[in-house]
Amino acid sequence: MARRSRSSPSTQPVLIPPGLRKLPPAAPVDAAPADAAPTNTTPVAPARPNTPPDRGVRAGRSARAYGLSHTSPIRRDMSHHEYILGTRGSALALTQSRIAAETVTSLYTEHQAHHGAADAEVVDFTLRTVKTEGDVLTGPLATLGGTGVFAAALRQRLLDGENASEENRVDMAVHSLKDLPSAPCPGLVIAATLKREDPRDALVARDGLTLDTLPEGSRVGTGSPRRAAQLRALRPDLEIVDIRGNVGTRIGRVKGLEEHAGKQVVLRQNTETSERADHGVGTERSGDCDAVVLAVSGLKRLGKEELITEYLDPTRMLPAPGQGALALEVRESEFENPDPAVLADPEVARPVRALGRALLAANHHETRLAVSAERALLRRLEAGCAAPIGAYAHVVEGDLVLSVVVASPDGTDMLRHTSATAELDVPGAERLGVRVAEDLLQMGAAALAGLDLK
Ligand SMILES: NCc1[nH]cc(CCC(=O)O)c1CC(=O)O
Repeated sequence: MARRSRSSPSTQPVLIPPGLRKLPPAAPVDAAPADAAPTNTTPVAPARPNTPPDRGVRAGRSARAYGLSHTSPIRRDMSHHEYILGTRGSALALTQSRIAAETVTSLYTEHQAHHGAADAEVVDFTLRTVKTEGDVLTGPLATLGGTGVFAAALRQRLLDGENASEENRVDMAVHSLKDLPSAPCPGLVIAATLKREDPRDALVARDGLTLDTLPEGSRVGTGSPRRAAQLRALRPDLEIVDIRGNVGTRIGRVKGLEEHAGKQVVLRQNTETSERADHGVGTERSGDCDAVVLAVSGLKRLGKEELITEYLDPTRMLPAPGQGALALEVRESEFENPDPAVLADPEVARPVRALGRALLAANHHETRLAVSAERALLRRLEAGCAAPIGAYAHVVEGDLVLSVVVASPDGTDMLRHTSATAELDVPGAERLGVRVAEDLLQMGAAALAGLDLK
């Protein structure tokens, strides 16, 4: 694991495959005094006025905040590597991209300090917004069907990136793992999975209400068949309202929380057509629900955790596979051996430049194991993020434990299954996911959930 002697920047070009642009030499060092160092945003794109301070970032500081760029005299053996991070434009996507950028920068700095690297590298990211199809499509989330609408355009830019012009180049993309199709994308690889944020779903209800105290017949908004089915199983009397839109829009559906929808509420009142183009489904109105269900992770990252009126434990509501985890995706040409099974080992994966080295240092192994099991399950069931399937894996006392629920869309029927493995590597985690999927298929999961298995 330890990378004691890394090639110095001057020898790196040897490792860079043809087609990969050689990086410029170390960027000019910011002359600002160390005590004026910002806690975030530089050189990551400036924070937007409505974006909250970063929370949940372990050591969420740029290398500059560590004083690395300011040490005087400047170390001549330190190289600075700047990459372009492609992101969607939603508040959640921007926040997640910023968190990921800062986490990679700081964890790589820590990693090198820990291993006493003499030839320290600083890896920094600049955000570049890419408009994606999922942001303009309308219609209920469940019928958008094919997973990956949000990721497709971003991935295309990443794939094009090697040959793209300077203005269009993208070197990395940050995805919510739960929105990412479970099949691998040829040419790309998830080089790091960041430490998982709280994986649970949350109830955001009016007047502090919980699942137990919501009055009979309450209207609860969600666009997710998985959440709808589990809600119906817990509270058959609830009226489930199909909603979509970004996190703010969805919070704004709760009576009393209309202002969280932000400017979109105004848009909706003034122009019927823009409303439909932006927010899809039918006759949606803000404040028309008693509660909505959202991921704790997204609410936390957006600084809206205090709106949560109840945390829904996985024993009651299993989250979506991958929920709470961020996937950092790059071209597979960043590694000499990009096989996902060996990405945990830098000596075997052999990153070709600083980006790959930094990502391997930022990877969180337990999270990688958990989401490998959850996504292998999903893949074996040939189900996407719109399927009524909840799954959660985590390491308990040296075992990776995977719990799954497969529901009928109306929530009247459920299959539950839990199994574990002691093999704490990616292939072992994937085998667990496949085994649990096959057990569930034996139990009749395909007919129950309306899965379309070949
Ligand atoms: N489908 C939208 C989406 N994709 C990822 C998250 C939450 C962030 C995460 O899973 O880490 C959300 C919002 C939500 O479901 O409430």
